[in-house]
Amino acid sequence: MAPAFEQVPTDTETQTEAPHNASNTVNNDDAQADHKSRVAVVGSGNWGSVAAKLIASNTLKLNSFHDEVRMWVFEETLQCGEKLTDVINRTNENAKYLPGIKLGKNVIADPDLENAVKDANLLVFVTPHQFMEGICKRLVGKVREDAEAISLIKGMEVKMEGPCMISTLISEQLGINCSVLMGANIANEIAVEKFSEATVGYRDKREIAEQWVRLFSTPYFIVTPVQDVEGVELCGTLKNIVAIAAGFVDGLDMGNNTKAAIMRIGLREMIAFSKLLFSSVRDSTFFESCGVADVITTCLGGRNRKVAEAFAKNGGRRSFDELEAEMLQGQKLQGVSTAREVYEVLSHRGWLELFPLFATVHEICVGHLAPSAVVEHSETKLSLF
Ligand SMILES: NC(=O)c1ccc[n+]([C@@H]2O[C@H](COP(=O)([O-])OP(=O)(O)OC[C@H]3O[C@@H](n4cnc5c(N)ncnc54)[C@H](O)[C@@H]3O)[C@@H](O)[C@H]2O)c1
Ligand SMILES: O=P(O)(O)OC[C@H](O)CO
Repeated sequence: MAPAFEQVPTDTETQTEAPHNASNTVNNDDAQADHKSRVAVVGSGNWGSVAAKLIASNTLKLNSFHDEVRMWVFEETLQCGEKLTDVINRTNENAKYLPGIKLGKNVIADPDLENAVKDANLLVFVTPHQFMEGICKRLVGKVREDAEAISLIKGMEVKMEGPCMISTLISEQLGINCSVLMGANIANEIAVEKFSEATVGYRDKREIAEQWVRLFSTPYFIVTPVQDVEGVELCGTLKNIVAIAAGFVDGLDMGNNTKAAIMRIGLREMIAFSKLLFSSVRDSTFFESCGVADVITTCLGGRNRKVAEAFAKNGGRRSFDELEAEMLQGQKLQGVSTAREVYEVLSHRGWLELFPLFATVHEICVGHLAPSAVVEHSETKLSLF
């Protein structure tokens, strides 16, 4: 019988390369150097730092990658007076965004964006989505022509022409192909090597997806490729709106059944919205880690949920910006801006009635409705889909 989904390659299937010191390898790194891939990570927040750690553990083991992983850091001065980049390079820890976790000595923090990417043919983008337009503008003409990109960013932009996924922004601005990696991935849990899964969405070349799978996979981080960039990326993006709704439910002590209902309705709106935007989106994508699994983890343990809970407990009297700054110390929420961006698309296309949960979350975030409206306005009208 044909499998319902693409088969998950096991760790041993995906990591078929000989390790550096295997007896059948030629010990001449310089001679092979030109054929090796160089990785740069653009971003160094909570997930960015964990992604760099995962990648760095693999570039040390796999022959086809240079050991060094260059990580662009948005420079800031810490309370101790030292630059964040200097602290990372001295201690091998990101003291602000991932304290207590060694990244690997082959992770080199670099505050110079152009310098960080100039030699890399594998570019990993992992910043909050609101900064990506500016970052892309700075990188036009500065990346290798043969570079491949992957976006770990959960978010979208809305332009005059309509919605623009972050992978599309990267592809169009930089003229390079861009895959995506999304999943049920609370960074702090992966940092301490708790078992997780993730999904790589790729466009057409399976070998590109396999390269990303090799770069990210570890025995505790299992990565599955699916040929559905838009579906995977929309899952990662839209689940943040559902997480905000789940936080409202928690803040109002509505209980587990209500939260499960919100997750179900949210997933249904995610599927319907994704398919209306891109008819190519596959149903099976929503059963991968990037889909239902991310909805669950984000509604149980994510930052969007946590700050939305505080917002509801305060009856909406303290703004998300204020709560985010106080509770996350520099880390950024994606759900509030994504709710606004999706609301713009819904209004513009006349779809507000079709997506009561998405629309209501935005209206609560901006203070037009009380947090309790999350259930009052979420009766699903999606029978068309
Ligand atoms: N943290 C997680 O558990 C997690 C898991 C999966 C996916 N993601 C996604 O990964 C992306 C990045 O999130 P994160 O958790 O790594 O970041 P974060 O929220 O922990 O950190 C914020 C980052 O933004 C940077 N920054 C602040 N101002 C900036 C500016 N003007 N220009 C550029 N950068 C600036 C900070 O230096 C910091 O690196 C997001 O889309 C998020 O949804 C996060
Ligand atoms: O902490 P959040 O809410 O940004 O969610 C983190 C990840 O996206 C969960 O997969």
